[in-house]
Amino acid sequence: MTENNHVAVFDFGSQYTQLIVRRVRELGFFAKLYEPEDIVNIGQPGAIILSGGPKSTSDVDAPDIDFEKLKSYGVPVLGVCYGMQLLNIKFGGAVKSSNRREYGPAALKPSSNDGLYEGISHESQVWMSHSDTVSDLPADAQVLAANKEGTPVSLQWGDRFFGIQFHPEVTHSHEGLRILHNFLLQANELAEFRIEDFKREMLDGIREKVGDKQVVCGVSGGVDSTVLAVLLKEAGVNVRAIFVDHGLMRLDEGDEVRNNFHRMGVEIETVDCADLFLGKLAGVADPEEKRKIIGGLFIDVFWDTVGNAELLAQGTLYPDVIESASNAKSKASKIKTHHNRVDRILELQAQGKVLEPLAELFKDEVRELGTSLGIPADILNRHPFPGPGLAVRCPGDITEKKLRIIRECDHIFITRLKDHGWYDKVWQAYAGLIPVKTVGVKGDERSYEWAISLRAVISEDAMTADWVELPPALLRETSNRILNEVDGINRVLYDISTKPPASIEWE
Ligand SMILES: Nc1ncnc2c1ncn2[C@@H]1O[C@H](COP(=O)(O)OP(=O)(O)OP(=O)(O)O)[C@@H](O)[C@H]1O
Repeated sequence: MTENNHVAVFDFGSQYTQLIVRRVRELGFFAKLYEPEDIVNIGQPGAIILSGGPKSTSDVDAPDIDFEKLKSYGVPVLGVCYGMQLLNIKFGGAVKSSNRREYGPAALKPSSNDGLYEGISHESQVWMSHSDTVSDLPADAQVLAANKEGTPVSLQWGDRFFGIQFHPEVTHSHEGLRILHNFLLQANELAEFRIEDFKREMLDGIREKVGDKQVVCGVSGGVDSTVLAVLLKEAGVNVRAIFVDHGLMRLDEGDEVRNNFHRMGVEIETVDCADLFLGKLAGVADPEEKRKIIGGLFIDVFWDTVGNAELLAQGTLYPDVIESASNAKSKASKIKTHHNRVDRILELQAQGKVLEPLAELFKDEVRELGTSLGIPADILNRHPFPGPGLAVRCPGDITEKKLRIIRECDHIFITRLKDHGWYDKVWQAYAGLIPVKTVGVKGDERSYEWAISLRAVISEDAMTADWVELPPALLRETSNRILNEVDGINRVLYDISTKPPASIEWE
């Protein structure tokens, strides 16, 4: 994708940096994320944003940026939080360290109603997350906005350097998107972000790279691999799509996946290996152990089926690329190894045999691409489903009986959500087993059976999540049906935990 006049976002380590890129794209402009040391290698940007970060500018290892180079691009620059403090120092001002952290909503009072604050309320809620604050301001700095106490929280230096202490990219900053847009309007020219242009470039890129070779891709039924497979088909290349059924799928899921691909005119091969997976998992109760077994077997089965792939296509998305890069950099904080970065794939990558056409897109953009490829909405709006499947919803050892119970309860819950018009309002929902027996009464007889937990959450990016206040009538109907129809369950619970501290899935 051309980089002329794009928005270059520099990452100083804030947990919100990816969101800045997403928001700029939502506003219709092309944005990319860079490490500060990449500043010499970004083509000609149209505007630059410096993100927030966890460090203090006074730390010995505080991240820095080549200021002369930054100025040399001659384009508007916005410093967010740490980015603003860094700019203030570069312009000759100072930053005061503090141990007191300001975290949460705050009132912003713009001093005028133009430029960055055009159309913004005279008191606007913004989201703060910082300890240090700018103290001495350089002579030519202008205060654009202050907080309720009168402390400067937005500055301008010269005519094209801006700073904001708050985070415009999070939704808790009610007019944050508008402020970001106002900043982008300061640029002379910006590259637009249009999914149709992306699609054209992706299709050309795929045809050029693939030629008449055969491409193999794994399809899970999830959004990313589905869009990828349809994109490859649209490019007219020779593609082999493989679905591995590990026996940990939901009720009739294999049929549903095959049927969905059939509807889209894409042929898929199923590898049925439920016995292999369930055999190796028998008696294993430790969550990490279970994940390792599933991950390892999955790769083995997939590679055995693939044979000597000429080209392997993966539905790697932009957040995976960013996370892998930052994992590689900060070796200490490796969160997880993506299974699209295992050794065999890295080998193929070194030989130029890996195709990752979606690697510049975020999830919602992949959905938009899917729509433009004609993929039906019900497929694109499927809730995320974890790679290890029902294993992560089945604490303790996995048995056929437990899987049957989870499948039946999950099916009842999901169909109730659909019937009541709630499925599309929820990010993810499922039934998970609580393998603890409690006493109940069924048909005048004592029962001593397990409990099932229902979970429904909303989330923007799966990093945080909140439970959904489902209507009592829906919950009651689901509970009644489960208790009447599912053998082995005498208690239904609704999970009201947020993430953090809980996770979305159980294991
Ligand atoms: N059961 C499966 N059969 C074949 N390939 C799979 C299967 N599960 C996962 N994959 C492959 O591994 C990739 C990563 O799987 P993961 O579970 O992390 O899902 P994902 O990245 O959210 O993608 P998707 O939305 O396509 O499921 C998928 O995009 C797909 O190519």
